[in-house]
Amino acid sequence: METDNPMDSWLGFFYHVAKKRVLVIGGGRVAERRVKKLVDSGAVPELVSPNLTSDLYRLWQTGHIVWKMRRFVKGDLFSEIDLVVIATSDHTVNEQIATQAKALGILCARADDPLRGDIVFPASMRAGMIRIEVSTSGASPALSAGIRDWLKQELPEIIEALAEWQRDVRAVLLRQGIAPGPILKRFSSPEWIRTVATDRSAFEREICAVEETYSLVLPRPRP
Ligand SMILES: C[C@@]1(CC(=O)O)C2=NC(=C\c3[nH]c(c(CCC(=O)O)c3CC(=O)O)Cc3[nH]c(c(CC(=O)O)c3CCC(=O)O)/C=C3\N/C(=C\2)[C@@H](CCC(=O)O)[C@]3(C)CC(=O)O)/[C@H]1CCC(=O)O
Ligand SMILES: NC(=O)c1ccc[n+]([C@@H]2O[C@H](COP(=O)([O-])OP(=O)(O)OC[C@H]3O[C@@H](n4cnc5c(N)ncnc54)[C@H](O)[C@@H]3O)[C@@H](O)[C@H]2O)c1
Repeated sequence: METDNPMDSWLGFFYHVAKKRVLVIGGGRVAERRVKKLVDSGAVPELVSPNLTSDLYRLWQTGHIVWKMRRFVKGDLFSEIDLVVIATSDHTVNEQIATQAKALGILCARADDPLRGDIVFPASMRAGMIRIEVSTSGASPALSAGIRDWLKQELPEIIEALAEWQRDVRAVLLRQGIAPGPILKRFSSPEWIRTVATDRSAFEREICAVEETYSLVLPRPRP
């Protein structure tokens, strides 16, 4: 189906960056945002740029990134690199790096022309084990960030404990050979999340009901 959404043919993923060799080219504001996300997820990116923002400089001083203080040279890109984040202010250089990355089969994120790259960076948030990534398909990065902030405010406090508790319950059920899906669904609907957000005792009652139905003993959520 033809639509006017350029990202209809894009699919969201989680990418294990901590295990990847990541090269960032450019040391300005856009590089800084991306590097912070990469570092937050455990990557130690290598960065090539004649200068750095003050936050990037601090990340270099504290050993979170490796910095080559110079302009990009062709030899910076080689096939062992998994992902290149192109964020220089020079469109010709960006174009050249993107072409080289493609020839080497390296995944590429392009700040100056995002949809000609392979990945884009969404607006991100974490609440314990919960990860939310928001995109407006490039329509408005500001709105993506606004939606992210709104979700952050709206999520009830109990949500992190609920996720951790479900992880523990799921492990117990799998160990006992019981399919976790139907049970975990009872504790996952929007109505249920709204209920436990304000009435914690409903949680205990529902756990007891499940324990009785399935003759089980389940863990309890943390207080
Ligand atoms: C969400 C966030 C994540 C992040 O970057 O980490 C993000 N941009 C953020 C901020 C931000 N972006 C821009 C400004 C300057 C505004 C100003 O000051 O005027 C600021 C604010 C600032 O710089 O502070 C401008 C801008 N952005 C893009 C272009 C090029 C273009 O559209 O072609 C231009 C220049 C043209 C323009 O101005 O529009 C493109 C993209 N930006 C995306 C993500 C991807 C789409 C996300 C989606 O699908 O919704 C996409 C498509 C691709 C990509 O970049 O991978 C982050 C939110 C902050 C946060 O998370 O807190
Ligand atoms: N995707 C986005 O969210 C977004 C937002 C704003 C701008 N942009 C685009 O991203 C580009 C970068 O934006 P910015 O605000 O970070 O710019 P900036 O000017 O703050 O930073 C550019 C950085 O690139 C470095 N650089 C320039 N030539 C280089 C080279 N040959 N090799 C290595 N490093 C080099 C500069 O020294 C500087 O550190 C902009 O030109 C624009 O096209 C994208």
